[in-house]
Amino acid sequence: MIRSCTSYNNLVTLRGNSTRQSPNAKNKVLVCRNMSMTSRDSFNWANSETETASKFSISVTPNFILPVERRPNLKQVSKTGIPVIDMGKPESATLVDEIARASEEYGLFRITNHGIPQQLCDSMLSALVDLFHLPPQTKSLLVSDDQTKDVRISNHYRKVEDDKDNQKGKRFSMWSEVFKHPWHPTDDTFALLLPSDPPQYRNIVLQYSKEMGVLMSRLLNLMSQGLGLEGDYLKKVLGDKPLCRAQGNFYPPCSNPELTLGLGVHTDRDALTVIVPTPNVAGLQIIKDDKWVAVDPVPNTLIVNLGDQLQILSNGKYKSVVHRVVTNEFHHRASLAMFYGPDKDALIGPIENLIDQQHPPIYKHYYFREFLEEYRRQEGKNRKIKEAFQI
Ligand SMILES: O=C(O)CCC(=O)C(=O)O
Ligand SMILES: [Fe+2]
Repeated sequence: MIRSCTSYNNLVTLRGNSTRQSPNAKNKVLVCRNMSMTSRDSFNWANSETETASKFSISVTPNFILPVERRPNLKQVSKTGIPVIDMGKPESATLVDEIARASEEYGLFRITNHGIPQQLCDSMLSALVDLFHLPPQTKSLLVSDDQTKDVRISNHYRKVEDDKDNQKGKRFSMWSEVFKHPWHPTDDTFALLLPSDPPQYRNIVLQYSKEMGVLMSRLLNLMSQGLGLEGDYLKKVLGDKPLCRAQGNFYPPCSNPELTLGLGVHTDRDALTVIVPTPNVAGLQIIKDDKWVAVDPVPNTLIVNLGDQLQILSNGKYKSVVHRVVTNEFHHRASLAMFYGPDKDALIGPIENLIDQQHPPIYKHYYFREFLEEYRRQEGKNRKIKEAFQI
């Protein structure tokens, strides 16, 4: 069960790094209710009349407070320019080079003129936000921490991994809720699994998925060429039945972003991720040259993020970027990440043409379902899955 916070006595007020019992617990109830879920009592952002810092006050509940060594240290985040690539220009060596360079150096880039109508991106994001604002009774039907369910709202968490202060195994939650579901670029049957509320969600995600399929094929083609391979190489290796998952993320305003994370430090498990985020609200950060760098929002762009499978297939040439999402004191942020992963039966490993004496294979070959098993084994940890397949 996802940790419930219906016991309001658990509320604490945070001042810097210290905690004390709230003198005004009643006013904090909304915060507590909003940030806790059980299968019957889901988050309820809709009840918050305004999203101001005062409304969300200076309270978070104890299990959202990260252990000191996991806090984001926001003063140490730089703003070096993440690449913005114009996909509107005709297919050319320059475009292939730009994408290859960004994939090698950053593992993440933004794209403009990507072909998905801006209005559709906006509608997609607003349908997602509507879903997170559904009345609690409706939303609670979707809440579940059952990992085998394909469609569900849940709350990511991590466990304390060391023995310090007898805390080993204790869970701490991310300051967000996530809505996961399958998607597919051509087979519409996944829509039958989706909730009928909000009413427009199914339709919009169907349209968005078709456009996303085209965009991802194009990106994979350009990335293949960037590795010196035939354009259709990567898509073929990933297989005929790619694992297509979507994850909608909702990060409410948080009174103390120094103590929380919207999503913990991770790399994406699949091959390719394309994200549409709320414009004008920062949150996503990546590691570049061992330093955290903010991926500041640029209107009308999508974010392309390379996942573990592309790092492994390219034998480490392309990077699966390490990233996290920090919270914002004043504004909510939402994002929809569309993941494209291999067929479960696809054989993944460094591509033969990329291996020579100077570039020996770094990873073993495996069936993608074995990678998924390892992913599940590392649930709650700061996952190191690629490492398990390293030679
Ligand atoms: O919210 C974002 O910008 C990133 C989301 C993300 O990293 C994910 O869903 O895996
Ligand atoms: Fe991610």
